[in-house]
Amino acid sequence: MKILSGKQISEADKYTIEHDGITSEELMERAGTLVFKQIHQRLQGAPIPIKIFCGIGNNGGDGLVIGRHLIQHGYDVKLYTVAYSDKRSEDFLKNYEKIKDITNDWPGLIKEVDDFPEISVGDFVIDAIFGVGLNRPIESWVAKLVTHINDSGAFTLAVDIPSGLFDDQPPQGSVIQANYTLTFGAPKLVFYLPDTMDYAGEVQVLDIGLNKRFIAGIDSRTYLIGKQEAPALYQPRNKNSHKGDYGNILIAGGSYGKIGSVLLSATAAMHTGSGLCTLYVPKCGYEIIQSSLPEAMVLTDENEQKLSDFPIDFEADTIGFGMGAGTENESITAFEKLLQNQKKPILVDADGLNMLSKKPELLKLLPENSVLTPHPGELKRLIGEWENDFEKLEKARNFSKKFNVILVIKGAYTFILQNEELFINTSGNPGMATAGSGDVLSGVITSLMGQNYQPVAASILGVFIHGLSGDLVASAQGYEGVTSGEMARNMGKAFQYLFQKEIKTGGKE
Ligand SMILES: NC(=O)C1=CN([C@@H]2O[C@H](COP(=O)(O)OP(=O)(O)OC[C@H]3O[C@@H](n4cnc5c(N)ncnc54)[C@H](OP(=O)(O)O)[C@@H]3O)[C@@H](O)[C@H]2O)[C@H](O)CC1
Ligand SMILES: [K+]
Repeated sequence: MKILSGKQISEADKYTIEHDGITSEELMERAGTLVFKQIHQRLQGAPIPIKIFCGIGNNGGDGLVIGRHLIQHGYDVKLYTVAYSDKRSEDFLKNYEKIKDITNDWPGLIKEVDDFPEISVGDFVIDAIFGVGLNRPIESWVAKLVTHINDSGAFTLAVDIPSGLFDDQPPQGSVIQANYTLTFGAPKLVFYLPDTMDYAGEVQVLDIGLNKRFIAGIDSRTYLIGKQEAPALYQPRNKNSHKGDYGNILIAGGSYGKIGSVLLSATAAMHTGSGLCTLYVPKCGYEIIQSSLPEAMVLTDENEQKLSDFPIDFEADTIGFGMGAGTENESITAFEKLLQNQKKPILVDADGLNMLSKKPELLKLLPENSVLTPHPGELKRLIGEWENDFEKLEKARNFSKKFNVILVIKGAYTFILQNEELFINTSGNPGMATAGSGDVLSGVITSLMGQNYQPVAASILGVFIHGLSGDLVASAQGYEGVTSGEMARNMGKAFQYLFQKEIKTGGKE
């Protein structure tokens, strides 16, 4: 699903009105009615006091439409106009009249702090103060209303976007803390960035019938990857095939006390369908791996405890490097030897990334289209500090372009970035924040690269399947029970789920 900016959606809005014979008023009625239906489905007529805060633009207009339907269905509704300007949008005014036609309890007028209504924790608040038309910091009394709403602890539903949140830049003051956001037409980037995702709470995109052809034509290079998109990346296996068709990969890394990391990667790779998997580890890893993963072959380094060399004559379809490797100088030399003799894309993770940060001159030796899988700390060491998520994306994009690599930036939503393209993964859950989860992901992506998936497709599908396996394990054992070993062993099941129903994670929803 494409992620669009408020501006792009407004263009789609305009195009739809001009070309599909629908008025803006009808579009607002459609938007508001869809939100009403979502609320009505959940509330089922419950006598909960509903407070709707409407701005004076079309976001406010949506709030009036929602309020009208709720009133007509017998709900206990109190509407408020948050008059942060004397302007009123046309569609706001039209819907204001419609409210007056159905109730004598006209919307309360809020122009300053003294007008704020009491809000109790049992209320249901609907935030229709600002939508994507927010274009400057909100003034202080309105910011105080936002805080007043947040401090009430009332369940809050944001219409289109939490008020105070810009869709294309970091917040500049108070923002509504929504439990739920019902957004129109397309998801917005800020719903998935670490600094701002929590303002949106759970997000649902409502299709209000914006012209699909126009949207398809919008030059947006940011996509949400979910159950609709991931299956298309899967390469079915044909009957007439043999293990050679599914890649001969090399996983290189590990050091004394951290052999488990490469073992997890290799286990995940075997459960992701690799034909052959060889590990290159320090001598101390030999027995451990041979007894734990008989399916894999093992080559050992001269050194007992860490990598000090690299088997450049080993013919691998692709190499995953770095998990548990440490960053000793001998190991960096080994990495340099790998880089000097490798032309095909590789995957670099964990200490491999830290080696690149320690010795940046290695960056230019990275084969084109290699995949780097940093968590935020490793990313910082690679690209430097950032003020906010937008600057982080900018720097990461420049890094990806400069070294022609794919960045898999791990997080609550993992971002896969290649030049201007950004894919945001939506599978997974907080139970996956556990030791070895990154090693497993590296094994999955390396395996898919070895199976002839293009590196960016291997990264997108790998991240999605990795999250799916985490969801499977969490649905069986709760968030706390998720271990990376379990995830590795459930990769095959995750592939099966790729084409099946949703998984409800067993965590605290
Ligand atoms: N296609 C769709 O998705 C549809 C979206 N709808 C809803 O429309 C809003 C966007 O409505 P819009 O009227 O453009 O803007 P807002 O309602 O978000 O804001 C109202 C106006 O407020 C002014 N403004 C902006 N920032 C501030 C501020 N900090 N302080 C005071 N005033 C501010 C601005 O007007 P100016 O002329 O003053 O610049 C805004 O226009 C969208 O989010 C959806 O909810 C349609 O209802 C259905 C289709
Ligand atoms: K809003």
